Amino acid sequence: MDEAPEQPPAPRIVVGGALVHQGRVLAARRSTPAAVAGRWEFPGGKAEPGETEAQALERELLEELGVRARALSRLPGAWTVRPGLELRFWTAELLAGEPRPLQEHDELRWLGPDELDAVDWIGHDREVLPHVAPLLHP
Ligand SMILES: Nc1nc2c([nH]c(=O)n2[C@H]2C[C@H](O)[C@@H](COP(=O)(O)OP(=O)(O)OP(=O)(O)O)O2)c(=O)[nH]1
Repeated sequence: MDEAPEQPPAPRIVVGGALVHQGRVLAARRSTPAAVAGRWEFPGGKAEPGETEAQALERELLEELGVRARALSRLPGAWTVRPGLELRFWTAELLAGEPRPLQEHDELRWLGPDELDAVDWIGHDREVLPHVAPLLHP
């Protein structure tokens, strides 16, 4: 029997959510871990085995921010956070609740189209901003 060619293991996926509401997008400042503390990101986290990316994002937004949200569509691009961990971004809409920094974050800001440069984004997140800006309005 032929041996199957070695396949690299599928990476674990981290989903960051561009939560858009009333023309603005939510940015969250991380409080942990030290490597990214103080920098801004799109809230989200790692997908658990068996979860879709959309399910993972909706669960993480509930855990981290206390809101119900719906994942809408994936944005272009993918980034390797570290070997075996791939970061992707989705857009999401707010269904219910007011976001609060319950875990991992110590500050939240809603940013309009002219404010996207106002915070110190994690580098990967900065690269997806050109796809987020057209979703916002003054
Ligand atoms: N959630 C999130 N993580 C990001 C973004 N950009 C970025 O480089 N990362 C990095 C930071 C972390 O090293 C990794 C995601 O880990 P995480 O701590 O959010 O995942 P998680 O909530 O599932 O937490 P855990 O399993 O570590 O407890 O990806 C982003 O926009 N959102």
